[in-house]
Amino acid sequence: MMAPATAQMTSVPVIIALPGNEAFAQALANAGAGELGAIETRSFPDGESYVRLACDVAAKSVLLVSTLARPDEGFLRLVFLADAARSLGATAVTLIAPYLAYMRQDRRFRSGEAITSRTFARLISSSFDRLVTVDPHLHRYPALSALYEIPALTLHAAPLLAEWIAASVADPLIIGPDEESEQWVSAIAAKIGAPHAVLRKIRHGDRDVEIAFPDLSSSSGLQPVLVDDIASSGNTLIEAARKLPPLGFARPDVAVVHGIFAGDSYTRLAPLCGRIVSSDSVSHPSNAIGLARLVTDALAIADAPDPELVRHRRPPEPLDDVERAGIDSFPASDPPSWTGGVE
Ligand SMILES: O=P(O)(O)OC[C@H]1O[C@@H](O)[C@H](O)[C@@H]1O
Repeated sequence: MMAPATAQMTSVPVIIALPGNEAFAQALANAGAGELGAIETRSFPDGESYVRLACDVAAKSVLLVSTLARPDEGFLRLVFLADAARSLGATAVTLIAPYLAYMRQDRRFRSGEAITSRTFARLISSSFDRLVTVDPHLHRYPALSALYEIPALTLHAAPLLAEWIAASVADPLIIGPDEESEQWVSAIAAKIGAPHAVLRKIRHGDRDVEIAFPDLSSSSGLQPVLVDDIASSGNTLIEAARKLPPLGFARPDVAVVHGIFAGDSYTRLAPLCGRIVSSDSVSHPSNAIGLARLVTDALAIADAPDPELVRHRRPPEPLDDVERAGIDSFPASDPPSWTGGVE
C-alpha cells in the first residue's frame, strides 16, 4: 500500500535504528529529522528473530535506519519491523539506507544467475513506502525508479567528498579507478578546480581486477587522491594505489562513499596509501564524512509542499553550498524530490 509522499508531515517522525545503526540514527535526530524510538530485538533459541517496537508509531511517520552493507544478516528483522510499524498504524514507513545493497548484480553475467538487484528491489518495495539512499551503484540502471516500485530520494556524497579533499589535500590530482567513476571524479575536480584522470579497469572476477593507467606525466608533483563509490574487496583501490609510486607519485589519499572494506581489505590497502576516508553510510574506522544532515535536509525539502519556500525559509542553519549541492540532483541543480513509485 502506497502512502502519499507528503502525508507524514503532520507529526514528528519516529527514527528507529536497526542494530548497528544507532550512531547514524542519533545523527539524524541531532540534525532534526525526528525523535528516536526504541526497539527490542533478540534471537529465539532456534535462531529465529524476535522484534518489538518499544515506542508508539500510530499515526506517525516512521524512518527505519539501516545501512544495507552485509544485508543478508539483518534483512528479516528489517522487514519484520517495517511490517509491525505498518500494522500498528504508521502513516508511512521510510527506509533510510545510506548504503543500498544488491545493486551490482544488474544482469545475468552467466546463464542461470539470479538478477539479485531486481529481486532485492521487489522485496524492499513490498515492505516500505519510500526509500532514501546515497549514491546507489547505478551502473547499468539509469535511475532507482527503473528498479524500485516505491518513491525514492537519491542523494549524492560527491560534494562532501570534494569539501574534504579541498580542505585536506594540497595540489590534488583526482583519480577515478574505472570508467564508471568518471561522473564523480569529473564533478569533484571541477568543483575544487583540480585536474582529474580516469583509469581503465578490467574485472576478471569478484576479487580479481586489472587497472591500466593513461599517461600521467603532465601531473607529476601533484598529490593523487583515489575517489570511488564503493570499497568492497578493496582490490580496485589496491591495484590503483600500488601502481602510483612506480610512476613517480606519492602514496595516494583515498576518499570513498561506501567503505565496506570486506575481510582484510583495509589492512592490505592502508600501507599503500596516505589518508583513507569514507562517509558514514557504512560504519567503519575510516568514517570522516557524515551524511545525516544531507539526508535530513533532503527529507525536509522533498516533503515540503513547496520546496522553494522551505529552501528560503531556513534561517537558523542555512544550507551551505556543499550541502546544497549534495541534496540537489548531482551534478544538476533541481531540488530533491521523490522519484518513481505509483502515486
Ligand atoms: O574492487 P572492489 O572493492 O571489490 O569493488 C568496488 C569497485 O567495484 C565497482 O563496482 C565499484 O564502483 C568499485 O569501483
